[in-house]
Amino acid sequence: MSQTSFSPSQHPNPPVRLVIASRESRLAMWQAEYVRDCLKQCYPGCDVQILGMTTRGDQILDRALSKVGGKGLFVKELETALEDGRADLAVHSLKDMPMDMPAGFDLTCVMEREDARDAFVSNDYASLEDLPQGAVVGTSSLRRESVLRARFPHLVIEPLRGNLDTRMGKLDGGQYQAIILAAAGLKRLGLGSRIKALLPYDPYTPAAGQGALGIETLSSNPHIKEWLAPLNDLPTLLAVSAERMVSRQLGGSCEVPLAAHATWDQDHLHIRSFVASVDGQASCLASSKGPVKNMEEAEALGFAVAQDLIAQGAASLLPNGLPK
Ligand SMILES: NCc1[nH]cc(CCC(=O)O)c1CC(=O)O
Repeated sequence: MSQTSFSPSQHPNPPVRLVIASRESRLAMWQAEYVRDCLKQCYPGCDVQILGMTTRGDQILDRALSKVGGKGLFVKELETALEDGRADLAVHSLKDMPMDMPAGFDLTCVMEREDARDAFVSNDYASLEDLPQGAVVGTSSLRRESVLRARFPHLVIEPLRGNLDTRMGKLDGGQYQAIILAAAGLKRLGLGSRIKALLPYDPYTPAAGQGALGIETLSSNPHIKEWLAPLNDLPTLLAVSAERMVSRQLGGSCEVPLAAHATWDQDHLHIRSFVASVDGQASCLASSKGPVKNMEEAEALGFAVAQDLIAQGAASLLPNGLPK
């Protein structure tokens, strides 16, 4: 992904100045700088600035994300900056963006995806299978917790919050024998060498949108869609659209273990998804594969997988039932 290069755009009316709103964590700043560099390649004459800001999600570190309001927690302040005209675009990890954008905002652009897998990180062990009885594994996600509890009942799963550097610090401090993180974040921050094992999509299916960058803009901004168009990656957009459709149909939130991941096999999109209980004892699993050429077909594939999960009784695993 960091390899991607863009040719200068031939846009008749290129941007003169663009401001990118970003969270201030090292990962968020890396992502904003990456988008800035891509925009500079497309529009060499444009002054591209980054406006760093702190969100509620960054401030609340003592409680599990599932308990404090989940998605949206990391995006609200950035949206206010767009509304106030202090910024033109906001860069997010797509995984952290709500399935339904708030009125007046669009998910305008999805960039080429990094490695979407979860990663096993440890200083003493090479893989999950090597961990002894009672070893403490840190993860902040109920999805990861559910798979771990189902497969490794002898391990102790403990919450792990904070930005990437904080989490790595807690591992190195000896609080955990191993931690599970998204590989994408580690690779972006140059921490790829700390990954001991990349977890396979089956059974460690990632969250919808994991590894992809999303760019949010105001629906009322007249030019921004065209200006950001070169940054869109269609194969990624179609894959994450299928994933996000599953999550949308099931009312996905941080409160329920929900996984959805789609990969390409030539012109066929293959999607795999599960909903489970946190203890891993109950789960519904569905997958589907079909030719996909456009958004409608991508969303139809995701919709079909969601219906399959619902037919299997997924609603009983959702704390609030199915969305209306
Ligand atoms: N939920 C937090 C979050 N949002 C995006 C990433 C990683 C990068 C990505 O998936 O794009 C992470 C950290 C993690 O899950 O370990």
